[in-house]
Amino acid sequence: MFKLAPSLLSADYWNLERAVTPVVEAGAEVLHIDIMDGHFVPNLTMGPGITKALSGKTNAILDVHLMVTNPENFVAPFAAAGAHWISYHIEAAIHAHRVCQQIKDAGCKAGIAINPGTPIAALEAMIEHVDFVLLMSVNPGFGGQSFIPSTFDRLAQLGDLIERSKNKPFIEVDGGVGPANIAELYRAGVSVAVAGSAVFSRPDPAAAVAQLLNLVEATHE
Ligand SMILES: O=C(CO)[C@H](O)[C@H](O)COP(=O)(O)O
Ligand SMILES: [Co+2]
Repeated sequence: MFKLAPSLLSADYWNLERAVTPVVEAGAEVLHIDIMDGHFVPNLTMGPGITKALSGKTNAILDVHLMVTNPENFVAPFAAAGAHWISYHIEAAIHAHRVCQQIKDAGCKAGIAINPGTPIAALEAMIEHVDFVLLMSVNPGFGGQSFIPSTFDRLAQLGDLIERSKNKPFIEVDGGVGPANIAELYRAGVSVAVAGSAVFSRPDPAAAVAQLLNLVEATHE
């Protein structure tokens, strides 16, 4: 089942409740929460307090994307804050297997994120262990960037890797997703699509969610 994950990165922080409620009511089942440390990526966002503020207030899955060095230091705080899914970068994890285990031990789904410039083969050792792969379709750090077209080749490579694996992680794609590419991404094997500016920078975010979900639904007709 396909899920849309609006990214809070582009939401109105002045009133998160007013930003989040309509998009969840419009059918977004996941809320994507981008955590940036100013070190792994050249930007700063939010700590566990925002995840905690959302926890228990919405039925949506809280999907924490850690763009931080030393991800092992941040699993416990975000799990305690109410995260359901936690992803960390293969480029940032010295002990990638240990971090995956920490996330699972904390009761969350574990995802491995990968930058556009990192070969898909870097995931080989972890594909048997993770619940999902977060395939970056922009260079992480900022919302509102353009989708990198070679993501489709990378999706095909990732599909092959998963095909050869006993474990079957689902694929989430993140960055530059919108009406122009969401249906094609779904057809290419994406189960969860993150959309920040294509939802929250639109005049009517709930209508944007409905439109994106309809485009995926239309692929079944
Ligand atoms: O991880 C991210 C950036 O590092 C964001 O999730 C992503 O960029 C979403 O924003 P947009 O849909 O506007 O590209
Ligand atoms: Co993200």
